Amino acid sequence: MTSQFHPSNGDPWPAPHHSEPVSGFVTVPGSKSLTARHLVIAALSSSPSRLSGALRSRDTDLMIEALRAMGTTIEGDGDDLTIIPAPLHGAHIDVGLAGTVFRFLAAVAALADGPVSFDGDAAMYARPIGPLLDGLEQLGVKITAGEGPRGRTLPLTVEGPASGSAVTVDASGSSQFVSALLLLAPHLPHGLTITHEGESVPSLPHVAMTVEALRRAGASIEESTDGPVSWTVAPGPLHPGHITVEPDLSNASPFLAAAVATGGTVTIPHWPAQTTQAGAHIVPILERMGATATLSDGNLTVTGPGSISGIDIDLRDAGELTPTVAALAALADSPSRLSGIAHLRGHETDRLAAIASEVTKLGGRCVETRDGLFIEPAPLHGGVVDSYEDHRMATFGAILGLVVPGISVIDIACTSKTLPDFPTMWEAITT
Ligand SMILES: O=C(O)C1=C[C@@H](OP(=O)(O)O)[C@@H](O)[C@H](O)C1
Ligand SMILES: C=C(OP(=O)(O)O)C(=O)O
Repeated sequence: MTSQFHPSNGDPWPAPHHSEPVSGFVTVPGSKSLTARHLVIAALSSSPSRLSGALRSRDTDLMIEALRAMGTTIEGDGDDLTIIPAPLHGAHIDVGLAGTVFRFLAAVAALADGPVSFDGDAAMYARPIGPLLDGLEQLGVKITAGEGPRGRTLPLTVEGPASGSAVTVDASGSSQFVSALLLLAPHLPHGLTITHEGESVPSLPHVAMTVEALRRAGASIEESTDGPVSWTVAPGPLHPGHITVEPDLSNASPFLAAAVATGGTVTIPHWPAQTTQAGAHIVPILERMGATATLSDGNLTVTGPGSISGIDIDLRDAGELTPTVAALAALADSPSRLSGIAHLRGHETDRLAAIASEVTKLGGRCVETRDGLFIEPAPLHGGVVDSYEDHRMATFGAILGLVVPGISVIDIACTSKTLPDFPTMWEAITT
């Protein structure tokens, strides 16, 4: 799957400006996070399984290639995949800029019969993984790693086997450290108890998503919040069967924000009534910013207000939504405080610095706080928004460009990380 948009068509990309309210019906492809988990669970299962509605994008294709390189057969080149597990062997893995591939497979590599080496994009060298590597070492896994600005990093080699049944990890930098160990856990001879020690774990819905996906495949998992938070996973075979992936609700958020920014209406079909996706938090957030939302027969419809209200919100559980919420906050008529998101400094880019810098560049008022952003109303003007190779910074620029004339976005093609057709889909509702 490739984007319809190629940098040779013009970079920076002139963000569509829409002076009228947008109106659109947007079908969003499968969830990156669910696709990643179901692929890993299927590759480690005891029977073949099928994944329908899988996301095909740079991150998920890197996951597919990595699992294939370790011995898994994955058939199908669209969004319907058959996964035939086999014992894993040593391989070299390109993690790109995909946190899920980097963290999940660093843990899974401990099950391979041979060393697994990892490398990735230059920007990945700045993303944290040290606490997960410490945890794997507690299980006797051999690690060799480079040294980066946030501790141990790429290039990395992981060599199992893993032994032992308990690990303590500081997952305050990324929930993916816990998810990675959970995915490994059922395949260890005695299972695993994972205990978190440190400041609070961000993105907890993503941990719940891992637990739910494993339980659906037959894993037995107990969570304890009595004292330090921990998860105990029993050893045992997994049989995922046939899974259908929900649409990616975080990727839906810029389209819903388009309705809010312009006072228009956008409908997203197949919106799940219940989900572990943190992206679902966007609905109450947009309502607090003045939008109205209805869910009927799986169609989520959001209608924007005449003017956007600022918001004071802890986004620790749904940090992925920060660039979308920050773009709307920069267009709001009252101040906004986004907190609980210090860990975004270790995302695809330092998202707090990136947002503050780009809003300021466009004439807005946005400063970093210890754990987030403070944004005040100010008139914005046109300019070139840097995406910092970060798909969500690119969509942040697109949202602002809808209402502020003269905005263009550098490297809109980086949206291929999780939504290869973003430019085409955006142009469909805005032109
Ligand atoms: O497990 C996952 O699929 C994810 C977990 C979260 O990571 P952090 O806990 O590092 O924020 C989220 O931000 C990321 O986009 C996807
Ligand atoms: C943080 C994100 O990605 P990753 O899975 O690479 O951590 C994201 O998509 O917002």
